[in-house]
Amino acid sequence: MEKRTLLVAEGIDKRFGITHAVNNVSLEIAAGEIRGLIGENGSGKSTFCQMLCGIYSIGGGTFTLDGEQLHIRNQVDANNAGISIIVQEMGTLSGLTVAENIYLGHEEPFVHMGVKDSRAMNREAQELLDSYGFGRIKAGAMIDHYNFEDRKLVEIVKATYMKPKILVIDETTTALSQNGRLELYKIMDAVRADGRTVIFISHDLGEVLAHTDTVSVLRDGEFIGTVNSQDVTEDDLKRLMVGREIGTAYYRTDYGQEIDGEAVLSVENVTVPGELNDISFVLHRGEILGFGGLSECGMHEVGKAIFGASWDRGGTVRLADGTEINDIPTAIKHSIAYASKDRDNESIILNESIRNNIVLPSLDDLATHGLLNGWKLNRFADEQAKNMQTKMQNVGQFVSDLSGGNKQKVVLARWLGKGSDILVLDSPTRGIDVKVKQAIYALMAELREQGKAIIMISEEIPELLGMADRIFIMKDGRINGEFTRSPELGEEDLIAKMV
Ligand SMILES: Nc1ncnc2c1ncn2[C@@H]1O[C@H](COP(=O)(O)OP(=O)(O)OP(=O)(O)O)[C@@H](O)[C@H]1O
Repeated sequence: MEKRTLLVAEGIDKRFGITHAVNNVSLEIAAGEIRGLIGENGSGKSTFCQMLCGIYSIGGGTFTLDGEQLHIRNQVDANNAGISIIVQEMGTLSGLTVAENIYLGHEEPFVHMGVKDSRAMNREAQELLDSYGFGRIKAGAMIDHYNFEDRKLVEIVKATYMKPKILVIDETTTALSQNGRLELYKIMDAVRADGRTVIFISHDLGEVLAHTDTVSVLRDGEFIGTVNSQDVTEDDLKRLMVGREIGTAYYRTDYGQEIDGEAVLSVENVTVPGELNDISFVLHRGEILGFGGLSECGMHEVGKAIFGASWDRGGTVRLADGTEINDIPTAIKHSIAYASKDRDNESIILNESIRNNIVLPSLDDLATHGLLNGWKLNRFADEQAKNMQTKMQNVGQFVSDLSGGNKQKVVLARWLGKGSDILVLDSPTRGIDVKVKQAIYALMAELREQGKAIIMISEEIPELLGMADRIFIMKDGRINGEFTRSPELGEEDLIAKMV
């Protein structure tokens, strides 16, 4: 049976200064369809969806929903028209409770004669959270109390409880661990079964093919086409995104190499209350050490603990020369790099230029007799940003204006430029497109060959299997399994230690 058309986009267009972010895009989406939206970093996916959802004004063209032209001025208008979004970055507001975030802009049912009934709001929000299986999140608690993933779960509730006609999910899965992802896929399937529609943005092409009916491709802001998910392969999608064949090299292909470099870092009996429980391990020169696990397993805290960024940490983190790392300045001074999973809050200064973000940890090295030369800083930042293939106007552009994947490239450019000996990379390829992912993996392999030591914390099991020399799987704040790189090692081996 022919499906009913739900959304028609006609000539949708948006410019930011000289950047033509979305260029005359026309497409249609049916009711009861899960539509993937793919394209390289900066190809216009988020901008297109954010116009639909009232976050950006529409530069040109029209959206028609169920036969009626939309006139959306803001996100509340979009919600009222039946359109919700789970954004790529942090989509909840600090300083508010979980319940206040869920009902933001829709508080009327809880306001009586000008007074908000917080108890009723909390009660209903808790019922919602429980019904989604997220009961461990407390409606009355401040949102700041929760980590990035839990805040995403709150956002999922917020975006879906009103049963929108169109649910946009912008690069959300990389913020979630395996179990969170399964919950999200279930929600997507339920939306489709209900005759409603999902627009699903992801750089994980396997995931896109497995969970969508159709896929639309954008390239440099232009609409390239829509394909049926069952008729295409990942390679077909890559070709459509990039416009040409891209090489097949991806993860490391070497196996059986002994790690014989000396120890560069030892972590002894590290404990962080409620997060880590007596963690000990040694990191070697020329080693990629992977950490994996489910949400709340503690792996993200390991990265913070090594960088001296944990609150109330016990135990020791010691470099080969005996230096103890207990705070961030000491970590940076001794050539430790750290890219956090919570990019916008912990890894980047959004209201600063790309240049200032990249040079930050390298200022001492770039100064001549204590003086900084602007031209030299520009050149350094430009070189590092271009090495990471950052899509930008120039290094003076604010990081807040970059697409999600390009922000991540700036984070990596900063630490790779610093030439750190120990790199702690939490979710390094989060939001990064396939082409640049390939380049990052090649770079990690090269750094390893140069004798650098890398800790890679990742929710992506194939990435752990493909890149790490050793893998630690964490559970309940402890190391629950240790594996050595091997072609025989499979996803199920790691998962068995996670659950
Ligand atoms: N507020 C803004 N000001 C200036 N330029 C912007 C702004 N928002 C986005 N852009 C630019 O528009 C282009 C498209 O960005 P967009 O975020 O839509 O890409 P994307 O396809 O979602 O990328 P990613 O996969 O990295 O999330 C990029 O070149 C980006 O730098």
